[in-house]
Amino acid sequence: MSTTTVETVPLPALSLTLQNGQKIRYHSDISIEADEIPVIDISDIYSDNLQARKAVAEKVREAAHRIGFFYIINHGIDPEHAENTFQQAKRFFAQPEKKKMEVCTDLVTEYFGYFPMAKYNRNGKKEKDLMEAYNWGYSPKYDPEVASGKEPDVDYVKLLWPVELPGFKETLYEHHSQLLTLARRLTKTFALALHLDEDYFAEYIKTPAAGMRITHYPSQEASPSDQLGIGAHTDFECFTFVTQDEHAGLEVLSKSGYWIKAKPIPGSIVVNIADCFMRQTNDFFVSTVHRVVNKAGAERYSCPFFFGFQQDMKLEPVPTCVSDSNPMKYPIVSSGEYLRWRAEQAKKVV
Ligand SMILES: O=C(O)CCC(=O)C(=O)O
Ligand SMILES: [Fe+2]
Repeated sequence: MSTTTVETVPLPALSLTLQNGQKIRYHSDISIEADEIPVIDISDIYSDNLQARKAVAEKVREAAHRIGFFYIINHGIDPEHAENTFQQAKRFFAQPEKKKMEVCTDLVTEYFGYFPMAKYNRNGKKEKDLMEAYNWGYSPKYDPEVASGKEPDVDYVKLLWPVELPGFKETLYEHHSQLLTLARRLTKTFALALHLDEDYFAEYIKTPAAGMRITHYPSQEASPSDQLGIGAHTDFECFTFVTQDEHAGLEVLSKSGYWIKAKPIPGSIVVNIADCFMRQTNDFFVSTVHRVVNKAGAERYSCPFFFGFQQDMKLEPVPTCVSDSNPMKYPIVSSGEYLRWRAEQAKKVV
C-alpha cells in the first residue's frame, strides 16, 4: 500500500493591514536581492510602426501582470530635470522646520503640501517612518497640452507654495510637465498592453490627476522590524514614476512574500502599477506593495510622480479584463471619489 505525503509550504509568518484595507503577509523584514524587476527599453513607444509599439506593450503587459514594477530606460526625459528637482528638494528640506510648517498639508484637505519628518507610522512600527515629503498637484497652467491654462483658484495653490524659494515652483513644474507628457504617451502603451485600442484611455487623461512629490529619507540606524523610511503601501492612482537618486532604499513585496530591493539604475525611471489601474483591470495589473528603508549611510532623495485618471471619470472595468466567468471585483466609483478616500486615510496620524 502506498502512502501519500502532502508537502505543506509554510505561510509567511508576518502580516499587516494596509491603508486600503488589504492584508499582506511576508516572511521577514530583511530584504533580498532578486532578479524579478525587468528593465524595459521603451524607445519604440515613439516609433511610427504599430508593431514596434505593440512589442514594447507586450513587455509592459508581462511586467504589470507578474510583479507590477519595472524600470524604463530610453524614455526620452533629459536627466537634467531630475538633477534640478533633487537640488530643489535639498534646498526645501534644508529649511528650518518652522518654515516648512508654513506650507504644511494640515492647512488643506488635499494630499498636497509638506508632510513633516517622522509624523506618520504607516505600519504601526515601534518608531515612526523616517521621512519627510512635499507634494504638489496637476495645474492646467503647466500642462503643455492645455493652451493658456490657468492655475486653479483653490487654497492648496494659494497656501502651499513656499514664497521664499524663488524658482522652486517653476523648476518642479518643468519636471512635472515632462513626466506628464511621458505618462500620457505611456497610457497608450498600457492600452495596447491590455489588448485595447491605443487611444482607449484618451478621454480619461485630458486633465489628469497628476500629482508629484519630493521626498527625503535620512539614513536610519534602526532595523526595518522597528522602523521604515516609508511604511508598506500601495499607491492610489493608475501608475507611478519614481526617479531615485543614487542611494538604494526602495523595496517591493514579491508574490512569494519577500521584500526585494529595487536598486537605483542610473538614468532609469521605476514604474509601478497603482490601485486605480488594479481596480479597472480587475486585478490583471498588480498594484504592488512597496516601502522604503534607507540603510545607505547617506541622505536619500526621490521624486515620485503619480498619474491618475481625470477626477470625474468612472473607474469602470476595461472590457478585456472582465467576462461572465470573471466578473468585476470592485464597485465602480469615480477616480476623484477613490483618490479623496485614499488621501483621507493617508493623512490620518496614527
Ligand atoms: O522614495 C521612493 O523610492 C518611493 C516613495 C513612495 O513609494 C511613495 O511616495 O509613494
Ligand atoms: Fe509609493
